[in-house]
Amino acid sequence: MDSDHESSSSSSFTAVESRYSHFSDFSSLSSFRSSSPSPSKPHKSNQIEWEAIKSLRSSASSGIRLDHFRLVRRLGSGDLGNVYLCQLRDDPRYSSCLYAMKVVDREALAVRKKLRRAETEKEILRSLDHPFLPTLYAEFEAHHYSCLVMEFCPGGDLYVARQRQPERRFTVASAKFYAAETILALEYLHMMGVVYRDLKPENVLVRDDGHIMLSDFDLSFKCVVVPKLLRAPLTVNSSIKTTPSSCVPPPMQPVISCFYGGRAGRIGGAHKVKVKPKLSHVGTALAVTTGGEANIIEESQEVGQFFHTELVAEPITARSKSFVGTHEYLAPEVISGIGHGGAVDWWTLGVFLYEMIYGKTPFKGENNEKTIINIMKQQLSFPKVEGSRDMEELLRAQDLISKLLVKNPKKRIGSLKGSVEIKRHEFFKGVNWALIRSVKPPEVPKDQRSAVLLKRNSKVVLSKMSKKERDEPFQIPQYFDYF
Ligand SMILES: Nc1ncnc2c1ncn2[C@@H]1O[C@H](COP(=O)(O)OP(=O)(O)OP(=O)(O)O)[C@@H](O)[C@H]1O
Repeated sequence: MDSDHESSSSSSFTAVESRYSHFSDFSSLSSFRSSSPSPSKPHKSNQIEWEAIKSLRSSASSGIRLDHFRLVRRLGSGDLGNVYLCQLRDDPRYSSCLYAMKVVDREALAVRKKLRRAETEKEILRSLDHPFLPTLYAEFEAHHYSCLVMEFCPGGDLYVARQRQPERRFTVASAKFYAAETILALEYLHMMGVVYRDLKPENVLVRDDGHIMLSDFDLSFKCVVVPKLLRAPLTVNSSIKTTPSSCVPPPMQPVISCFYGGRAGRIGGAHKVKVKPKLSHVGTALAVTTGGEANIIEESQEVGQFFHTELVAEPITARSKSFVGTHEYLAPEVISGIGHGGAVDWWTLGVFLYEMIYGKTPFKGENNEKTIINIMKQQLSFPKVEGSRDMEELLRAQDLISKLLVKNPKKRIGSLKGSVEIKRHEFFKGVNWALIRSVKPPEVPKDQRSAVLLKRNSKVVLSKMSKKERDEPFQIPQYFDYF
């Protein structure tokens, strides 16, 4: 959607207004200060690809360079640059390691006034450490090119995967799986103060294990997230009232989030935590779940009165006025230009789920203009699906989609508490959010990795790479057929 890109190029990252002050205890949620990829990526610590990069980093005295890699073939290209499949050149121990390298021509982007977008994407990538988001292994400059080395996803994207399905749509169960993993990725981004803004099947890549990786952050915007404590009187177990200091399990077991590391406070033992209703106090007292919330049982000053307290870290009032996105996925508030925040991602989640289940987007018109009018004015409707075996599931999915595709962002599900509201919807009943990484995905790419390695029309048949090939000097510009 070029017009969007153009219209956003000069303003998209200047129009971001943050109405927040910064809470020191939560500054890590939005920290983009690092100028190089974080040396620790805990969820990748056992991975050979990460080990290979660490080994290279320790042996390369002048840092990681382009000539440490062999570019194999182009995986794809986008508005900002090209993405190449690559592998490390010299170390046979790591010859099986494949990476995706995004190469951005900084000079060309500067002319097109898109450098800022590339910078923002890089900053966001640096900060990520989540199973469903890309890991940035290394970054370096080569002449006027900026190179980002990331995880390689051999399974293609969900748009292509959908075309392979009967009637070009996923079963409701498959759509639920992909939506659930996508929600976890979005929730982490929101906690990090990133509004993604570009959810669509094309941007959801499939890893070699069949799990997803959300890619492409050049339309995202950053803001500061201010966590909020939401309290509601507790109406559960009467034993809580009689034994307030005993180990009472909270409604949901807190899980320490990947990005919180060792800083999280302990609440798993004595589950009754006294928290003064003061946000700055909360940062050191709570663990945050990967669900973007912490459930605490809190005792008020009046003895016997308990509250269920949720910590919500969602960019609720962050605002951008940029007109960015992909037409069929644009949220009404993006089109109207009134200013938008995290709720746009929940709108796009509704379109995404709809497309996966029905094989088309809900407001598509004959052309972009009609699509936009439909998004603003047309009521949501669902095509009839004859003889669906999973009708009950389908109805639950429809209910969730209807709540996501509410035109008024303030009334949209997720707009108040973020992902936690969506994860509690009936459609996701039974989903084990903490263990979804261990669930068998609907499709696992068939030995794609070796297929890639042996691909005949690749520049190099990697498995048969000769010593001469490995040693041949690297020439930069010829490889980068940019734009
Ligand atoms: N990690 C990866 N593994 C495999 N393929 C990838 C990976 N990252 C990107 N690609 C491929 O490269 C293409 C372009 O990548 P990407 O979307 O990040 O570039 P872009 O310039 O930001 O694009 P856009 O115009 O959508 O903003 C993608 O469509 C995808 O096919």
